[in-house]
Amino acid sequence: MTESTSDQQLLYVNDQLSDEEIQREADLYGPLTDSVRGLIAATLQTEVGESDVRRARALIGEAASLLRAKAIPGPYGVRWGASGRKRGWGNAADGLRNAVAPPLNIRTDPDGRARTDFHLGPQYEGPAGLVHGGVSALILDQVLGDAAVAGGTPGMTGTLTLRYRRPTPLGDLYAEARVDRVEGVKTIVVGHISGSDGICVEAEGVFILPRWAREAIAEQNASTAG
Ligand SMILES: CCCCCCCC/C=C\CCCCCCCC(=O)SCCNC(=O)CCNC(=O)[C@H](O)C(C)(C)COP(=O)(O)OP(=O)(O)OC[C@H]1O[C@@H](n2cnc3c(N)ncnc32)[C@H](O)[C@@H]1OP(=O)(O)O
Repeated sequence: MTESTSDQQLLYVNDQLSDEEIQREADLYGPLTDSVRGLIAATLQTEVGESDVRRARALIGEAASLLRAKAIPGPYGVRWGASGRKRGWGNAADGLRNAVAPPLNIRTDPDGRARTDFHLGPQYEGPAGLVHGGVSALILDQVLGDAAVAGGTPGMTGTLTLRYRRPTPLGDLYAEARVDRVEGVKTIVVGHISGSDGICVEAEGVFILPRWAREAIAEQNASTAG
């Protein structure tokens, strides 16, 4: 096992938090994240005078120092609580504590489907008034990945293929995905993003459970059987 693989593994943590504690954290940090999202859009759209921009900078600096006074040193990782509830709260596409995430609120079905109604504001712009193609890829990676998880065959993205069929407008959008087939350790998932005029981006993803995870699961199964 390489060092990077073991580092990766260390960031999957079962911290035994109860559902109540998790909910309390969600109620505290979710609104903080929303406030920062509002700040990102305001930073982009403001036209106030120079002194107000300077004052805002000072206030933001003060808020950042306040939050930094006690903080985890690196990435959030993926954590599980006592009941098995999973928190990928640092996730760039849908992390509850990540203000860069749109957010997505993905709903899943156990037959390997995922879907989300979401909104992309001005901070996700690429071409004028349109969604940045990399942002569409981010969203489809997550929605397709979640469909693979929902279907019971999770994995890391091995290959993600996109077809940008028509420009994706900023604003209210919809994305969905479904597991198309499972071939050995590979789960092939298809999906798309659509706007009011129909499908804008189509995607196919190959999701593969990394070797270290396959080995950990095989070990776990062997010890349960023995
Ligand atoms: C106990 C705890 C369990 C935790 C489980 C954690 C898993 C995640 C779960 C939940 C995620 C939730 C949702 C996420 C959404 C967002 C996803 C992302 O953004 S992921 C970041 C971007 N992706 C990467 O950074 C991958 C980097 N690449 C790798 O880590 C490896 O290359 C990996 C895992 C993709 C494959 O490595 P190998 O060592 O497992 O592969 P080999 O054993 O050589 O091959 C197995 C099969 O896969 C094919 N394969 C290998 N690489 C492929 C590739 N890149 N594309 C397509 N096929 C590939 C091979 O041809 C082989 O196929 P044949 O069985 O022979 O048919």
